[in-house]
Amino acid sequence: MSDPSRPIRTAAVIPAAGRGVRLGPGAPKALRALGGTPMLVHAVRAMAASRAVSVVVVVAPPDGAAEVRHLLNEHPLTDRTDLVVVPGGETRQESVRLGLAALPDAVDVVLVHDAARPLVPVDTVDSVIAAVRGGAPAVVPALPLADTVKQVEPQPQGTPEPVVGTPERALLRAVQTPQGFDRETLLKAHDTVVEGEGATDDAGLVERLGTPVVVVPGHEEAFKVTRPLDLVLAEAVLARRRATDGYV
Ligand SMILES: Nc1ccn([C@@H]2O[C@H](COP(=O)(O)OP(=O)(O)OP(=O)(O)O)[C@@H](O)[C@H]2O)c(=O)n1
Ligand SMILES: C[C@](O)(CO)[C@H](O)COP(=O)(O)O
Repeated sequence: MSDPSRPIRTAAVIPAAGRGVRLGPGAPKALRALGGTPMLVHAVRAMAASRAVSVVVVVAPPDGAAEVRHLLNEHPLTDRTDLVVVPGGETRQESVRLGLAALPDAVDVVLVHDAARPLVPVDTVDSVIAAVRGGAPAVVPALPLADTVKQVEPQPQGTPEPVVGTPERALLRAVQTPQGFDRETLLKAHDTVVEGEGATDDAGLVERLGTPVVVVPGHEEAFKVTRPLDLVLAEAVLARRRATDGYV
């Protein structure tokens, strides 16, 4: 149990209720092993590695909250971090909303971090928190793109897609997590923007309120494990960390 006199101000919500369809058949993605340890455990540790984070809310698969609680009990955090587990929903947006409902009252800064980004470095987490604490209501870590991006007119599978535009690459950023928010801003965004309006991240909901969102530098190792090749890369990064940094 953590120290009850310690102020609770920054929390991380980790949506982990996805199935991982693009990764292929198997357990829910967050529960699949990375270096012998569930991906979710790495993601929880990555948030708890920040000294600012005092609460982590894990959003488990809808019927898997008890299993996830048990799993996380087997991988305890330090005393400075409280852990809450709640069941998730059918979509990422719904899962995040359910996680936000479990936040303690004293929290004023909220990070939302994909369980599918297990290797985000603590410096990235801390820089997002610092930008929110510095006054930005919504902060996203992001990287410039390596590929050129085309906008297309979608067609049925197998039919070539006509290109309708090429956005200027230098103006684009690939957005990662943790995304950081002033609590009230994020709650308002989730209360206001209805599912299905096309937002694929939490900052996208905030943008729809007309509230400014700013970008801070992301990190290559904060990539999302989405497809099988991502898991190969994640295993390699983890093996290197274990060999050189004493990482567990
Ligand atoms: N109903 C959902 C769907 C997704 N997520 C979480 O949102 C994060 C980003 O989603 P993504 O990488 O797309 O995960 P999946 O939805 O599991 O992947 P897929 O689309 O391949 O099934 C993941 O940590 C995932 O567990 C969630 O909590 N609840
Ligand atoms: C939130 C996110 O990771 C930012 O890049 C991304 O939008 C999640 O998308 P997904 O399709 O739910 O993986």
